[in-house]
Amino acid sequence: MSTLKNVLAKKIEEHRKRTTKLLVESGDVKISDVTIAQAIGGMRGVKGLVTDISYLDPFEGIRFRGYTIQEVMEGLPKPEGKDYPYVEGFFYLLLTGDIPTKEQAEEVVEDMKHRAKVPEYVFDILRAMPRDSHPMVMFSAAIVSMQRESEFAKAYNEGKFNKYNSWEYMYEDALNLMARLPQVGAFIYRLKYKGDTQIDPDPTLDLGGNFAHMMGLEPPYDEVARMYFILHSDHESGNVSAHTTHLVASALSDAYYSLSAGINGLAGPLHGLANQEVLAWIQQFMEKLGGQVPTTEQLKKIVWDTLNSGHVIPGYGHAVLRKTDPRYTSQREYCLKHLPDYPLFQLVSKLYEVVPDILKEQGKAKNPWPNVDAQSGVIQWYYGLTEYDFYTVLFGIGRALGVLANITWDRALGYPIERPKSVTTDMLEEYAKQAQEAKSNEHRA
Ligand SMILES: CC(=O)SCCNC(=O)CCNC(=O)[C@H](O)C(C)(C)COP(=O)(O)OP(=O)(O)OC[C@H]1O[C@@H](n2cnc3c(N)ncnc32)[C@H](O)[C@@H]1OP(=O)(O)O
Ligand SMILES: O=C([O-])CC(=O)C(=O)O
Repeated sequence: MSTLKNVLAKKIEEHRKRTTKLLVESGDVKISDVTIAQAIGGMRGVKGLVTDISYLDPFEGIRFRGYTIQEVMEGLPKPEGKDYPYVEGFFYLLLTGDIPTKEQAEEVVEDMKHRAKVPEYVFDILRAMPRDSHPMVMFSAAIVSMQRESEFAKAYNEGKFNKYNSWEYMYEDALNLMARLPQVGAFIYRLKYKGDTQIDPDPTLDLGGNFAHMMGLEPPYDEVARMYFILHSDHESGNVSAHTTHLVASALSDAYYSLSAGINGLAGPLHGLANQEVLAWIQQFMEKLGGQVPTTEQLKKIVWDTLNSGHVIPGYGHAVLRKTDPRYTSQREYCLKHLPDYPLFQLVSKLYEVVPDILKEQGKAKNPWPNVDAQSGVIQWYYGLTEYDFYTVLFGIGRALGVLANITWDRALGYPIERPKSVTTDMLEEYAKQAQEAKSNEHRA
């Protein structure tokens, strides 16, 4: 057994006791109430999910296994001479909660190399699809097409499944999938935009380095890949991609079905696709201005025009965050260090100066500050990845780290099928009436 699997097995054994104790001794303790506004309004703020992989504080932002972004970037082992950590070591952290040693991280690097071979039929399927299919359609289709490789489904069909061992099959699927996604992504990129001139993987490289290599992007893009995948990995459990993956997995669907479903959710413009939308929006108004960088006054007008035409400002606002997203700040710091004078970065910075005040003045968005998507496209563009409809695939590779770690733990802790209760509008009206009557009686008494 690998060190990672061994450590994980011990952690699971210990954690199961905590979950059982909570259920047995404190199962009826209330952690949330649900209002009519929450039931209609996308369950915002309802505490109804459990995960230990990451936690999102509205003001501080994300912590992965208790570590801030800075602590992760500084504390995890890195390839020789590189500034950003091994993605594989970060996956070790997400799965176990422990910062791996360099040896432990490199063991995962080697393990994943042995799992990285993408079946040939995946390439045939992708080549058979219309070339103008969105890259996220191709990515999701490629993932679900590999379902026949699932160790979990195989074990289930052979009657080997039980609540104690099922995480091990999920773990195998999670590692196999994670190892293959970079090549699937790079293949889609080169199929769509580089005339299907494919670049073979380099078995000497780590996941981030190999992805850059297969994309045909020179260093330091390998560093960008490591940074990007880590930053986009997880954002607790309630976001659309994580929640969808968890929900589908709760029916005992395997990792391939579950991740493909989560990726479909990530493809929505209010979620992961917003990073594509940011670049599309910027390109659109730059074209209208004949390529001239807008002045602050022009930019204010563009933002207001966008709002007045009923559109959202992509890359701004958030369902949970109430401050600038630290993933935005982290990428901004990268830009300040590596591309401070780049015109597109300066434009994105100018948007940061202009948009929050306008959103505050408009008074609708609960969070006027930028999220991760406002900043990520600039860096990609700078390194030559200008095909912005591909950006959400990058996000998807990163997001897989978090959601695959989550569903491995879902199986380990035996979480049941997810099935919240719905009510009808008639029932809501009845609840509202009863509440009104109770209030009037209270007033009279
Ligand atoms: C990786 C990620 O998924 S990060 C999010 C990526 N998405 C985007 O950047 C798209 C732009 N942002 C948004 O649409 C929203 O802020 C979301 C989807 C992220 C969050 O949605 P919610 O939690 O419903 O936001 P909130 O409660 O603040 O919405 C209240 C109102 O403000 C509006 N609003 C919120 N953000 C924005 C924005 N960036 N621009 C304009 N209006 C906005 C909402 O559309 C809503 O309007 P309505 O009352 O007319 O329906
Ligand atoms: O948390 C959310 O709702 C959206 C988000 O930023 C993410 O999933 O990364």
